[in-house]
Amino acid sequence: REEHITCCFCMGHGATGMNMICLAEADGFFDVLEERRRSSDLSYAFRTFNPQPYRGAMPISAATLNRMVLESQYLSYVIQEILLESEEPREALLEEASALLDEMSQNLQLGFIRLLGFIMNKVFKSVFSSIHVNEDGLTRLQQAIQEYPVILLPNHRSYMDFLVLSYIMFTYDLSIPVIAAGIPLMGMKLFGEMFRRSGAFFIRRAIGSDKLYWAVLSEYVRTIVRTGYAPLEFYVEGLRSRTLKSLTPKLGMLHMVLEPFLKGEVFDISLVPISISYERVLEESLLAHELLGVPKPKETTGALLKARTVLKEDYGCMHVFFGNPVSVRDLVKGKINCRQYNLVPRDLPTKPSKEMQEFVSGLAHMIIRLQERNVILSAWNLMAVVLLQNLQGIDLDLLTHKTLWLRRLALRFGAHLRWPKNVSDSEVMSSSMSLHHSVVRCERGRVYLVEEEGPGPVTQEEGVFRSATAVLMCASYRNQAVHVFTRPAMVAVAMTTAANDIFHHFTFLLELFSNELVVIPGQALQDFEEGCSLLQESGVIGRSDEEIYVRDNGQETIIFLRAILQPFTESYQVIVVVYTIVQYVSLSGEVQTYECLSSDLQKNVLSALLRMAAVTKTKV
Ligand SMILES: CCCCCCCCCCCCCCCC(=O)SCCNC(=O)CCNC(=O)[C@H](O)C(C)(C)COP(=O)(O)OP(=O)(O)OC[C@H]1O[C@@H](n2cnc3c(N)ncnc32)[C@H](O)[C@@H]1OP(=O)(O)O
Ligand SMILES: O=C(CO)COP(=O)(O)O
Repeated sequence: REEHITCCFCMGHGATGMNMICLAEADGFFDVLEERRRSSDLSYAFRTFNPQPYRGAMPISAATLNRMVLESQYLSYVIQEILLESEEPREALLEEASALLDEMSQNLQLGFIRLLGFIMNKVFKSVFSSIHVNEDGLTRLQQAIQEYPVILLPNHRSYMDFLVLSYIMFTYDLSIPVIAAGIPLMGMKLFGEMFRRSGAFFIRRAIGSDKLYWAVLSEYVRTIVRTGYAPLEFYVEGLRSRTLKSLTPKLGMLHMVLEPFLKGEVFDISLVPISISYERVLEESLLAHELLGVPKPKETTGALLKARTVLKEDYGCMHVFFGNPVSVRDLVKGKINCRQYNLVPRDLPTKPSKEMQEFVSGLAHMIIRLQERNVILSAWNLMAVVLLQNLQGIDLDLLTHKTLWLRRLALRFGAHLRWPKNVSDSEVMSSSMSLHHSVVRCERGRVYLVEEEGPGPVTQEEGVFRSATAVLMCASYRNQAVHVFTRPAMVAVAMTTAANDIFHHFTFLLELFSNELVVIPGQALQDFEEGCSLLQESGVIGRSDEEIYVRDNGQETIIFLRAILQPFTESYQVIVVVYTIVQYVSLSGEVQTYECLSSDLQKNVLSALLRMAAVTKTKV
């Protein structure tokens, strides 16, 4: 079925409407590339760009912005403080601050956006079949940008994320954002400067206790927000998730962007969660290798040029969902006493109170939850769930049957799914498998994971490495969907292991997996209730004042949900055994999951054990 809809964004640029692939369960999207395929790259790059900026914004240049930071009362106050602690003369500190700012600051210029627009237009049309964007989200964003300073908060899965977002903003006449970028990108010959001139500002990775750096960075960020210079984009997860699962959020930038509101410098700030999902991720194999300990290739122009072969492949479609703008003013109401900020002059540094730290942490987690909630899943994500529960291979018919069963369950649990309507289910499956030929193959009606081939005989270690790569690649696509099942799955596991104290066991699982499956701190009861009601509404469990029980026809779902968490529980068990008694025990033959080889999971286990005081950390 093809639908003809009119889109307010395309109307402005010469298109009367567009054909949209109809999505079974996720309508309201349009394909950004559709119109682009009909016009020339050059005319796209030189199109009239006329964004409506934030009403209160002063039109200022990047150089003026830097000067405002250098001349700020805040910076002179911090420099004064440092002078009291160190021997350095004031001039030297000022010079250092100026050099930091030169290193950090963006220098957004429309000419460079056009140049990158030209290049990216070509790249996107070649690698993606479509880039779907939710139309109402874009309309809301357009309004939000005019009303208040806007902070764009996307999830981070690929280098494509920030390129696509600026591309969408340019295409639909929205103010180009300035973007917090990790400093390694700055070092890329030519591209580093191109990124800076396209809005990137560079932040160091480990800032530690460098007081001057923190002062320059935070004043720079606050000045952007306070002046409404441009929408500010940053990745609250801090880096690309190698597992495609959400990462525990970083709090530093969020603290900084909220301050202008807390200090009464702006009336409100809009936070816009953005959910980006890929049918196939460009870095899929690199990410799995990194999880297995292969170092990330350095961000250099040479490496980028070498990697251009990936551009020859098909990566299917991607979705960008602009969530509802969240008003900071509304969020803060009743939670934070802003008067504490009015008691000290605005220009003086304020140490965030415990109450504030908890608020920012809760907010960052809530943003992650909103990103997850609006992620658009594909058939492949569900197929990956089934494939990982059948590592020995599965008949195609059974895979289809189980995926369709899972599709019904996922929809009942509130997932957003892209499932083309005008093709048969078996065609959907087979086109997913051919898109993911690097992960899966079908031989004589049976579907298996693909292991990388390499020259020469395979040693036992190489064999494990290849199998683990295949599993981790497939697992990353399952991970894109795992948030849909997390809470009901934890209820299912808790019901099986602790029939008498289900809630207590549920909170234990929540605590244990709180890095693995990001959860909002202090919301255990709401999470439990959500898990139970999803199961209840789906007819899987029944509930009375005294008990929670599995209904007769609910067993299949409970077994499936337990299996979803199994790779995690099993991996955690294996890692605990390895850390504690590896010298005495041979694990061969006992390991059921390759996922325990993921460095991300191992890090999460250590964090959990530390948090739960099961281990202590000593520096030696
Ligand atoms: C048409 C087509 C166009 C195409 C056009 C293309 C455009 C192309 C543009 C390219 C664009 C690239 C974009 C790439 C995308 C990324 O590179 S993503 C990576 C970079 N971005 C981010 O990381 C943003 C989020 N990160 C954060 O918020 C982090 O907190 C920060 C600010 C980076 C700091 O990182 P961190 O040092 O790891 O910090 P964190 O753990 O938050 O805090 C460390 C400590 O400092 C303390 N601290 C926090 N704030 C402060 C403060 N203000 N003062 C003193 N101490 C503080 C904390 O309390 C904490 O203390 P402890 O709890 O450890 O005791
Ligand atoms: O986020 C980054 C660029 O997108 C840089 O960090 P990672 O390469 O570690 O993800």
